[in-house]
Amino acid sequence: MFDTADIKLEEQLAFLGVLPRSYLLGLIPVALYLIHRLAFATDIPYIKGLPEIPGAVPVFGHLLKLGDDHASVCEGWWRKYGHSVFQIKLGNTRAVVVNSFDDCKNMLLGHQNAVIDRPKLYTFHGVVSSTQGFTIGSSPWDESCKKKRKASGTALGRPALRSYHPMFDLESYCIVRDMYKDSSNGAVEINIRPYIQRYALNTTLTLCYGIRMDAVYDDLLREILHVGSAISLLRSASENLQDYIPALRYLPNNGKNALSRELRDRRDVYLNLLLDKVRKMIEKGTDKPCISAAILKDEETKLTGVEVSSICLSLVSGGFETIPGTLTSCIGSLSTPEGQIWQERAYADIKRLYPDIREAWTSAVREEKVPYVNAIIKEAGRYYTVSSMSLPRKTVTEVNWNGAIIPPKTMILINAQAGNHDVDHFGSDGGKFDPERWLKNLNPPEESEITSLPHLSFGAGSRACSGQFIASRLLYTALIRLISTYKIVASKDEPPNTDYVDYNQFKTALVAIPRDFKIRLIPRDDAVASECLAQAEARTKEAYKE
Ligand code: HEM
Repeated sequence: MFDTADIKLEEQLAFLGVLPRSYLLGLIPVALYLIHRLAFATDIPYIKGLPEIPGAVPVFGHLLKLGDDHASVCEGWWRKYGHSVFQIKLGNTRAVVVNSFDDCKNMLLGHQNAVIDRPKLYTFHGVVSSTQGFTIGSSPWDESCKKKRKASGTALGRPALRSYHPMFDLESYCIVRDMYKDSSNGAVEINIRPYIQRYALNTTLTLCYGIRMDAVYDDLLREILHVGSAISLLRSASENLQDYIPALRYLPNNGKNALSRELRDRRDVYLNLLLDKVRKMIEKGTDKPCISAAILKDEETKLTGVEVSSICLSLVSGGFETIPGTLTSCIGSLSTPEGQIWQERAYADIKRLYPDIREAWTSAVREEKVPYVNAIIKEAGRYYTVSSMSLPRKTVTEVNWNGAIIPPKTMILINAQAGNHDVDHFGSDGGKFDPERWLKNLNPPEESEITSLPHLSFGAGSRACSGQFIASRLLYTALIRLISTYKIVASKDEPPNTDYVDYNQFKTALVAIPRDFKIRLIPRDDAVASECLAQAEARTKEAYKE
């Protein structure tokens, strides 16, 4: 339909002899059709046989309906429409969303070769990653990614863990040392997240550069954490409409691009500084064994400078939010009134295996033997799905999904949060934090045998998390040392939020950032704790002496 003003214009044009009137009238439906096609066009056409969620609007598709919390909205659509696997439109990008535990597992393991790729996004890949290369978790599957994944696999695999015992010892000792100091041994309530952030970051900085920061509020450490978190927001679909609606990229004064460039430049500064420090240490012969020194010294290496930066960046960014997100929230659940029971059972189990707590402290860096603590770690991983939509995948070949053919180059979104709380898989209490679901016996605690994927938080298959062994060890060592030193009690004024969706203050970020809360520490045995701390200090001084 057009109004009189349009007719006048069209008559004027006809009068001027630009175009005949009937010709112009004929063009209108064509133009409308083209606009309609353009507004609804997607990179991959509609996939026959796979339900599409109703209500896509022109240009945006389902983006606006998805809001800030994609995982919960998609979980709601699964339950409302009764399809665990469906297609949606993120602006011009068609995506297949997988929700139930069994379907996520089947997509990641049953089709692992087909879903080995990762999509490239305009803001993250085009602007943020233009200088240091893509992290492994955001690299498309190509020769360079294979080499990077192999190198990180060697650095993070089970056999490598043995050489990191002194580091686990030092970093977990520093958590308890500083919590002891800052809480005046339990007199003052504290927020534990900063200690755990330093723990995670120092671990990966040591692995990559042989460098660590001792102070919880060290300037460089806080800069790395701040920039890293801000970049994690730039990977979110809801924050970056320009990734899916290309026209938005060309808006004047594009704030997103300016922010991306600013963060990229700030990140370049500290990554170059770290690498320069390693170069100087190599020159002086004072370098510590670490990934970048090994690669910088090895002339035979097949990795380029950008690949080395990318590996280090992958490890630093892989751990610095996932570990604090999981461990902080886990301690939040343990600090609740219900959590007191789990803590006491965990403490009893530690004492059963290590009657001398000093022995529990020393063995925590090398073995994960306490069943109750292992159960807590599995439950924390499952319940607090810190990467709720996992990392996006892309198909390289067709996937035949119950007769529907998902073509190559289709974005696949794994709703790990939905799968991890799927009542059909985990039982009617799937929405509850309960470490004991992983135990077949309580007296004494005995872990259930797990023959397949326990939960979806580390992903699965060809692009599963490379850091999962080191992540488990970090969680284990810290928990053994904390639970055996203190009873952890939630603050009355600032208690934790233990809802598996709402504990996260930034639902748009790629990795959850738990809401702040405080805990009170009640020392279990001061004399033993002092001895454990003194012994750890002596051991780490010896291991790290120049
Ligand atoms: C609780 C801790 C952690 C969680 C929950 C976690 C979660 C994840 C998830 C969901 C993925 C994507 C998996 C997939 O697509 O199937 C991933 C990939 C990855 N993670 Fe982790 N992660 C954790 C710790 C770490 C640590 C400590 C490191 C390194 C030091 C690390 C390094 C990586 C790397 C390199 C990838 C990319 C793998 C690839 O694309 O080939 N992660 N992680």
